[in-house]
Order: sequence, then C-alpha cells, then structure tokens
Amino acid sequence: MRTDVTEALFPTLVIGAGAWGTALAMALARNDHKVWLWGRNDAQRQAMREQRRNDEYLPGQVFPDSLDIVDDLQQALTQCKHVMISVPSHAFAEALSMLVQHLPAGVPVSWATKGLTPHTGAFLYDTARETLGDQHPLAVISGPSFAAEVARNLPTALTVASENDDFAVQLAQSLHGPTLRAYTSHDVLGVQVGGTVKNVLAIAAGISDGLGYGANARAALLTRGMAEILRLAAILGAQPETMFGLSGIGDLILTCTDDQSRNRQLGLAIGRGLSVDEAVRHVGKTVEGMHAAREVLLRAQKANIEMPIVEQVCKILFEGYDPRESVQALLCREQKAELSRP
Ligand SMILES: NC(=O)C1=CN([C@@H]2O[C@H](COP(=O)(O)OP(=O)(O)OC[C@H]3O[C@@H](n4cnc5c(N)ncnc54)[C@H](O)[C@@H]3O)[C@@H](O)[C@H]2O)C=CC1
Ligand SMILES: O=C(CO)COP(=O)(O)O
Repeated sequence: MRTDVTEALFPTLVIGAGAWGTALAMALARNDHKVWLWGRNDAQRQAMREQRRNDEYLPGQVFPDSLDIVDDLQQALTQCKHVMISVPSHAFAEALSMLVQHLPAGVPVSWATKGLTPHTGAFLYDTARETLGDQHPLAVISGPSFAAEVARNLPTALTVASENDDFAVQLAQSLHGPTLRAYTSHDVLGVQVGGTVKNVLAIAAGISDGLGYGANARAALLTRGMAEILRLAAILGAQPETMFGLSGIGDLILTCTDDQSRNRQLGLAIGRGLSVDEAVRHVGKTVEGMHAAREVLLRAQKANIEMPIVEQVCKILFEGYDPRESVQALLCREQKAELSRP
C-alpha cells in the first residue's frame, strides 16, 4: 500500500456504479488505493461483487483487488475519507441529500457529473455548497474521458478543479497513473461551463452528421459552438483560458466527433430521421445534453447573450422543429463579423 500524501483521501467511496463511476473507481484502485463502490441497485451490486466486473456498463473489465463493492451506504459514509459522486445530473441533488446526514465534517467531496441541477439550473458546485455548507472541501472532475477507454487503460487526461489547493493536488495525484494524467485548476466555474455546454453541442454535431451535412458543417458547428461557450463563460465570470483546456475544447472535440458519445449518438439518431422520443429510447443511456439544453438557454436569455446553436437544439428537442429547418435557421442568420472588434 502506498503511504504518500494521497492516502489522506482513502478509503474513497464512489457513489454511482454506472460507466463513469465504475471506471473512476477502477482507476483509483489500480494505483493501489482502497476504493469502495456503491450503486443503488441491489442486484447489480451483488453481481459486481461475485463477478468482480460491471458487465452492464463496462463488459469484461476486471476490478483491481483494492476495489470493493459496499452495500451499507450509511456505514461507508461514516468511515470513508473522501466521497466521489458519479451519478447523472438529475440525481445529483438526491445523492448529496443521501450523504449530508452521515458524512463527518471535513471529509472532502468530489464529483464527475456533468450538467446543471434540473429546475433551478444551478451549477452543481452551488448545489453542493448549498446542501453541504462550507464544512467539506469540494472538487469537480472533468475533461475528455470516455469511461470505456479509461477502464481499458487507454491514455487519458483529466482536470480536477477546486478552490482548495490541497484537495485538488491530492485528488489529481491519486488519479494520476501510467495511463491517466490529471491536471489541477482553480476555475471551478469554468470547468463546469465547458463540461455542461459541450454536451448540448455534441447533440448538434450528431444531428448535422446524421443529416449527412459533412465535415465542413461539423467543423463550423464546433467552432461557432466554442464561441457560444466563450460568450457564456465570459458573462458568468469564468476564466476564458479554461475553455481552451481539457474541460473545454478538449471535451468539446471528443464528444462532438466520436460516436462513443451518447450525446452525439442522440443527435445522430435524430438527424437520421428518428423522433426525439425514439432517439432517446434508441440511445437508452444517460444523455446529459438533453437535460442541460433548456437550462443553458435560459441562462443565456437571462444574461442577454446569443447562443443560436443551443437555441436550435432546444427547438428540435422540445418544440418539434425539423432539424433541416433548424440548420437553415442557423445559416440564414444575419451576416456578421466572426469576431467583435477589440
Ligand atoms: N460515461 C462516460 O464516459 C462519462 C460520463 N460522465 C458523466 O458522469 C455522469 C454519470 O454518467 P455515467 O456513469 O456515464 O451514467 P450511466 O448511465 O452509465 O450510469 C448512471 C448511474 O447512476 C445511477 N443512478 C441514477 N440515479 C441515481 C440516484 N438517484 N442515486 C444513485 N445512483 C443513481 C444509475 O443507476 C447508474 O448506475 C454523467 O453526468 C456523465 O455526463 C463524465 C465523463 C465520462
Ligand atoms: O463526457 C463524456 C466524455 O468526456 C461522455 O460523453 P457522453 O455523455 O456524450 O457519452
């Protein structure tokens, strides 16, 4: 067992045994750290314990020895040294409420969830602070990282953002391994902006590709999508440089261009002619951009900034717009300069 500074965070309890929670738990355990993984489904936990795999989400990937499946969440919360949440954004507030009663003060909490809190549109950091108070150091894990590739030990780089330097460094160090590189950041807000909006833009890129609009259109969507992210980041007070990092353009490129992305898969299905409901059923997995789109647009409208791609995605998802008409609407916007004058 390692005895360096990162041991302060172990045992780590990972809440959420989907693809990403399991892959992160495996990554930590491969570095010989003690990790407890909890998922809400009893039968899934039993199967994972017996098979030492999570075949539902990461078929064939065997758990490292130091990863254990735990059943008693309450007991694990009182004994762990760090909680990492990896549930979909719509379950994030519920996950926080499960831990708030039992987690001793001072135990750090991180999450790998991307998106906003439904209904309030709050960034997850704000929801976490509101629920947990200021007793726990908080950190966000983001960046271009498909769970299946991390589980298969393929090279990956992540960002760990926290206002607490010690926690950011400890968490980054504990994730860091031969195939996983973790950078730290102070820009908690910026990291969340990139990780949230890229999912909506990946739906747009999927729609365009599903319609067969080609490589030029995809590149234009990514670039103009980046302009929308930068506009939102600026108005919210995030650091623009963060948008050019792993959690910004890195994750935007990944999800807009690779078919492993579930957000892109949803767009592809819609572009190929499925209705939105059919496309959601076809993907059958977490599609965060679907949840984030409306909340991002509301934020843009409140701040009086233009996010035309996000707006058209909302029209397609929630107002029954034909994707071809939406692309036309984007192309027919008033001609303007690419950059505003300095
Ligand atoms: N899969 C990936 O490659 C990556 C996913 N993420 C993010 O991680 C988050 C989780 O995504 P995935 O693991 O892929 O989702 P998933 O669909 O694979 O699994 C979600 C898990 O959360 C559980 N869950 C749902 N509601 C819950 C609740 N109320 N309490 C406890 N558990 C609950 C489900 O049972 C399921 O096990 C999302 O925000 C996603 O954007 C981030 C980077 C990579
Ligand atoms: O966030 C991700 C990779 O960084 C996963 O993207 P999807 O949720 O679109 O699959």
